[in-house]
Amino acid sequence: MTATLTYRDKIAVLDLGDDENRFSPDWLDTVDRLLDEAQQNAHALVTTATGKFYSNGLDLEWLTAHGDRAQWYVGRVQALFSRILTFPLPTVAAVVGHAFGAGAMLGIAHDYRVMRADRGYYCFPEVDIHIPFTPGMAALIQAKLTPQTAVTAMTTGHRYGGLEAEAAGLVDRTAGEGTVLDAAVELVTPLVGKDPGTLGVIKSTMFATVVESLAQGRA
Ligand SMILES: C/C=C/C(=O)SCCNC(=O)CCNC(=O)[C@H](O)C(C)(C)COP(=O)(O)OP(=O)(O)OC[C@H]1O[C@@H](n2cnc3c(N)ncnc32)[C@H](O)[C@@H]1OP(=O)(O)O
Repeated sequence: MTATLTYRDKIAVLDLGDDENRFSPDWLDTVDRLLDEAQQNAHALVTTATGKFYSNGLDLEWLTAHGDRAQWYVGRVQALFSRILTFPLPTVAAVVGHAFGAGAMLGIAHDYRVMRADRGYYCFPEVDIHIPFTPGMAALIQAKLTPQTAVTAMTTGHRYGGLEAEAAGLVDRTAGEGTVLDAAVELVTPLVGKDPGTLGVIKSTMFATVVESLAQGRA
């Protein structure tokens, strides 16, 4: 299953898929199209997934086979981060399972995160897999975490379980198995109804330097 979009009343629920939900070019196209739809029709956005992965991040298999398109690919991924970071609706990531690398960055780009308490890791493994953060990725993560949490999360590859992620401020809330999406919907419901134009400008202003950094190096 690739990404799908459903609605809970006025809240768009974007399901990233039921596999590892890696960012293949086709997956990125689908997600972009569904975000267009959500932006058009909904008053808030929740992203989630089915199964034990929120997302394992970059499609390293595709990237290895298409090394000549690496700059283009990273540009597409960073455009998605920018889009979510400044999305003109309230956004919550319902992190139902593992969020690694670019999957963890996608979660961080949302306004809020709810994570499953007892299973799954929130992790930036880049230091251990020898893929340094681009300046835009580093700026994104550092814009949302405290400086000391950013140091630990970005330089140690530590795997945070839900409760530890909540204590460190990587996520805002935790919830039990099967209730993460409900908790994310509950979190975003009171935020429904803000003017999208105003909200989009506020987020674009708040994160202008991150957006600028994420735009650098795009093919
Ligand atoms: C700039 C670059 C950006 C990029 O995006 S680069 C790409 C980044 N992505 C990656 O590197 C992918 C990394 N992903 C993986 O290595 C694996 O895909 C996972 C580790 C995420 C999942 O592997 P699995 O073997 O399917 O793991 P499990 O069965 O879900 O869990 C493994 C063990 O861990 C325990 N566990 C899970 N969550 C927790 C938790 N929160 N607290 C304590 N334990 C936990 C489980 O129970 C289990 O243990 P038990 O093997 O004994 O059953």
